[in-house]
Amino acid sequence: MVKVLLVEDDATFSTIIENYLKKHQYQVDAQFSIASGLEAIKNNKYDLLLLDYRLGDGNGFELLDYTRDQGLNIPAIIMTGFSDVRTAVKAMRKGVYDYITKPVNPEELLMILKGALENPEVGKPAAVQEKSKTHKLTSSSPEYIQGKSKIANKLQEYINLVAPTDMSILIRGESGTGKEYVARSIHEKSKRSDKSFVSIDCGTLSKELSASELFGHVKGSFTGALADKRGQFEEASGGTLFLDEIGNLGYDVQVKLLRALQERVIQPIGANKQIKVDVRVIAATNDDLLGSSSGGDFREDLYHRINEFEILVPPLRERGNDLRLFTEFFVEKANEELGRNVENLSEEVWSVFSAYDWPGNLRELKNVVKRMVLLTGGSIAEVSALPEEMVLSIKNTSNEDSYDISGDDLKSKNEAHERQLIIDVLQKVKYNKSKAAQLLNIDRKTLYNKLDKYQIL
Ligand SMILES: Nc1ncnc2c1ncn2[C@@H]1O[C@H](COP(=O)(O)OP(=O)(O)OP(=O)(O)O)[C@@H](O)[C@H]1O
Repeated sequence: MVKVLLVEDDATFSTIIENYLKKHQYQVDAQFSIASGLEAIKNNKYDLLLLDYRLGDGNGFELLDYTRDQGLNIPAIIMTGFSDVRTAVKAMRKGVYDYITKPVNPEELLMILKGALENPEVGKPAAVQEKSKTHKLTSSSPEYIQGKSKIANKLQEYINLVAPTDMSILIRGESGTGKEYVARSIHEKSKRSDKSFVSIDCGTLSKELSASELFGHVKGSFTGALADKRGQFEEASGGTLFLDEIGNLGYDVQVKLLRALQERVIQPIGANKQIKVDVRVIAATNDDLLGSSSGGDFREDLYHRINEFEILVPPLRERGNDLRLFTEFFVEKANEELGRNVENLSEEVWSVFSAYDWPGNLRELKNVVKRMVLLTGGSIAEVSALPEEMVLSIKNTSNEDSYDISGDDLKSKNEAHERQLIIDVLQKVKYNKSKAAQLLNIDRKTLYNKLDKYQIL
C-alpha cells in the first residue's frame, strides 16, 4: 500500500483528504505542522509527500529542503491557495512533482498522485533526473510546439542563429516560459546534438554539494565522499551543459565555473590533476543577475562570460494568438493522457484565458488545461472546470479597471448596482449564462448586451 505523509494544518480539510485517500487504498499519516512533519519523515518511510504550503510554523518548502539534503528521493506535491501560484511554480524548481490549488478537486488530486508515483524521475536531484532525459525536438516530436506569433518567430530565429555556433548563451525569462525547451532546441540544432544534453537545476543544489555536482570529487575529499564521483561537466563532455537558475550558484562555485569556461579545464574537489573539458554552457535565469533585486551576489566577469548571446523568452501574456495554439496543443495532450474528448472551449473560457495574467506561464497553462480536461465529461470545456479563483481574479481586475462607476447621479448608481448584481449571479452559477439570465429574470440576449455594456468578462 502506498504510504502518504500529509502535512496540513487545517484539521477539517486534512480529515477530508485523509478519508478520501484511504478510500482509494492509500495509507495516510496526517501531520499538522512542519515540526511534526519533520519528525515523521525522520522516523518513517513514505512513498509520497502531500504538503500544504502555508503552515502555522513555516512553509512546506522546509520539509522539501530536509528531504533533499538527506538525499531522500520522495516525490512531493504542494497544495496552495490560488494566490500562491507563483510560489507553487517556484516549488517545481525545487524538484516538486506538481502543485495543486485549493480548493482541491478530489479527482484532480488522485490524478496527480498517480502521476507522481508512476513517474520514475520524480524527486531525484535535478541533475541526475535531466541527464537521462533526451527529448528529441524534431518536427515529429509531439512534446513541443513553436508558436506562430511574431515574437515566437523571432525566438526561433535567434535559436537557429546561435545553435550552430559554440557561443555561451544566457536565456532569460519568467518561470515556466519554456527556457529549458529553448536550451534543448539549441542543443538539438547544434553540431553537439549527438552528444549529451545535461541539465542541472542550480536552484535545487545545496551550497555544500554544488561544486562536487558540477566538477566531481575524489574519494575522501570531504565527509560523505565515499567514492570518486564524476561531475556533470565531465558527463556533458562533447555536448551541452544547461545550468538552470544559475543565479543560485554560490560565490566559490562561480569562481570555479568561470575558470572552467575560460580555460576549459576543471579540477574535481580533492584532485591534484586538472581535466580538460569540451562543453558548451547554456545558462538560464528568471532574475536580473546583476541587478539590485538579485542581491548583487553574481560575479560580473562570469556574467559576461556566460552571456555571449542573450535570448529573452517572452511571457505567455505577451504571446498573442499563441495562447490559443498552446491551449489547443495542451488540450490534445490531456485528452490522450486522460482518455477525454474535449474538442473546444466555451467562449467564456477563452475570454478568461485571454484576460488572465498567467504568472506561471506555459507551465501554469498546461496544468490549468489538464485540470479542465479532467473535469470535462463532454466535448466543450466550460468555465466551471477552471479554478474558481482564476475566474475571480479576472472578475476583480475587470471590476477595478475597465468600467467607470464613479458617477454620483442616480443613473450611475443604478448601473453600478446592476453591474455588481450580474457579477455576483454569474459567480454563483459558475458563469453559466443561461442560468444567470434565468436568475436575473432577463433573456440571454439582454444579458449579453449588459455584459458587453458593463465590460464583464
Ligand atoms: N514550446 C513548448 N511547447 C509545449 N510545451 C512547452 C513549450 N515550452 C515549454 N513547455 C512546457 O512548459 C513547461 C515549462 O517549461 P520549461 O521547464 O522549459 O520552463 P522554464 O522557463 O525552464 O521554467 P523554470 O523557470 O521554472 O525553470 C514544461 O511543462 C514544458 O513541457
